[in-house]
Amino acid sequence: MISLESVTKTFVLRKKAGVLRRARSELDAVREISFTVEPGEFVGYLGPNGAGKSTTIKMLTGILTASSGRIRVAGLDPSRKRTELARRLGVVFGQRTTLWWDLPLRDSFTLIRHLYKVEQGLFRERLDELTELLELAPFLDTPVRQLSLGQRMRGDLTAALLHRPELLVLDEPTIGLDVVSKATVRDFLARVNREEGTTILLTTHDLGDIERLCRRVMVIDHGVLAFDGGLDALRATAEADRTLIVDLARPGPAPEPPGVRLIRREGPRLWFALPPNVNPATVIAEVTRTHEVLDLALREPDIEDVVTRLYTNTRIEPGVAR
Ligand SMILES: Nc1ncnc2c1ncn2[C@@H]1O[C@H](COP(=O)(O)OP(=O)(O)OP(=O)(O)O)[C@@H](O)[C@H]1O
Repeated sequence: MISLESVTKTFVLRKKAGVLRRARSELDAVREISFTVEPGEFVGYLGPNGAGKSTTIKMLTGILTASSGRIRVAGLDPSRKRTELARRLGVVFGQRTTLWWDLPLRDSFTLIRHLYKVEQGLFRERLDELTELLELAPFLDTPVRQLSLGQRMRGDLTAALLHRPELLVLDEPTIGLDVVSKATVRDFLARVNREEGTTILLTTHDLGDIERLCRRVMVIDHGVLAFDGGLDALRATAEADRTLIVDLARPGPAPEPPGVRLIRREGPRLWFALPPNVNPATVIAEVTRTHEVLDLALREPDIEDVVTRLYTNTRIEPGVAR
């Protein structure tokens, strides 16, 4: 569905360097990135501010042209076949709307129907379906400017999916949303991916989105792809510790299983840090052999810590300014 081969995007920067002179420099916002996304995948695209996420998305949707490398989306070269691609692609930017500010939501959808040349019957059917799933009925006749952020986002998602695209690209779709709206949007996206088989590429700073939705994560840092794999592999790569919580039957000397650290203690409750190379089963067997245990819990590393750790571990060739 998406294929990038060694894609680089270089921006030319001109800074004032005197009264008349301007110094010219170049910046690789994205450098030699390669990945493929198969039909039906739900992939998270993560990275700190300025990492190159938006630049990648703009190249995928044909807004920007790559400086070098090869991009194919749904078999098309996005910068050359932008109109053709638009019919097969839905895009949502959390920070700005594609809807018409002064028009009621319903009228925006009608305009979009004409834009994408969706047949009237199919349009009605699809709008009814999306209206029900996203509970849009109460504000279909409200001008977009009067909608709350959560309602507007549901409107934007509908607009992006009216023409049943095969691929949905989302740039921060849950930004600024309250907990309830976030849950609605996440449930909806999971459903669209699962039931309609829509391929989804999701850029977010909200790691809750990633944990809830994405089986695969790509991390970009300073324009370079720093990780591509599953969430578990991400945790292992960043070498974050798991936590084993043990409730002893009685307070007393703590067990000392090899390879782990006791990081906290509250009466009979103990917290151990387990490095990725330590097998929890071995630790648990050792603890229960030497002590009477009432309860045990194994906690996976917090994805937030994992990503922060990954960013700090991958300062490979920072900046890439020339
Ligand atoms: N049109 C442009 N001209 C010059 N430099 C640009 C342009 N667009 C982006 N950049 C630079 O390219 C780099 C990557 O920017 P990009 O917007 O892709 O990052 P991002 O990962 O989307 O960040 P954020 O999470 O803050 O949105 C940044 O250093 C940015 O300043």
